[in-house]
Amino acid sequence: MGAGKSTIGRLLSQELDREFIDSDKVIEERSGANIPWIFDVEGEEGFRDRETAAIDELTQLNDIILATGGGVVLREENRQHLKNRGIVIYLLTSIEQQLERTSKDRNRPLLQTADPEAVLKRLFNQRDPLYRSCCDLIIRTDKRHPRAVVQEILKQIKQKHPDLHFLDASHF
Ligand SMILES: Nc1ncnc2c1ncn2[C@@H]1O[C@H](COP(=O)(O)OP(=O)(O)O)[C@@H](O)[C@H]1O
Ligand SMILES: O=C(O)C1=C[C@@H](OP(=O)(O)O)[C@@H](O)[C@H](O)C1
Ligand SMILES: [Mg+2]
Repeated sequence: MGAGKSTIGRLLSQELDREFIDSDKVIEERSGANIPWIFDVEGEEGFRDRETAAIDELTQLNDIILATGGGVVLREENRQHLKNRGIVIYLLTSIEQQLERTSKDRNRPLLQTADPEAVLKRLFNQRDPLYRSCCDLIIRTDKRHPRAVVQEILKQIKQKHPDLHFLDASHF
């Protein structure tokens, strides 16, 4: 949370002229409710079930940039779909930056607690190895402007996948 998935994903999609999809937005549209409501009424597991269904469907689309919610890696099924069907970019960010970036909005139920820093630390310890197990690239996003993060992603993907010709069309 606060790593910049939704922000960077949108910018990357513009750079590559691809459709951008944010799985959290799809979940909200499908359920007709916002994420805090889903967590409140259906619990985290209810949200995760909706997330797994959305990820299975969205990872079958071609030529899109997909931003997920931060907890997507918790389920093995999601990790497999992401890994097998796309290029996965792990945006790695310090807890300090996550806290700063998430402090303004109240849309993240897991952080609506007296000690969001402790929650972010716990989630990082649980999730960091899971992200590492399914990602192609790790990109640090602290103290970097979103546009600089996008350029770094493009540079590293190009190095790693020189066969991906759609990258040649972008301006970097
Ligand atoms: N590299 C960055 N530098 C500064 N602010 C950022 C950066 N990336 C994202 N932000 C800001 O942090 C907040 C959370 O970003 P968001 O894209 O919603 O993260 P995520 O989807 O990973 O939770 C937003 O207000 C966004 O503008
Ligand atoms: O980390 C998480 O478990 C979550 C992250 C959120 O998305 P962002 O990572 O885009 O904030 C959203 O999916 C939900 O609040 C749960
Ligand atoms: Mg997001």
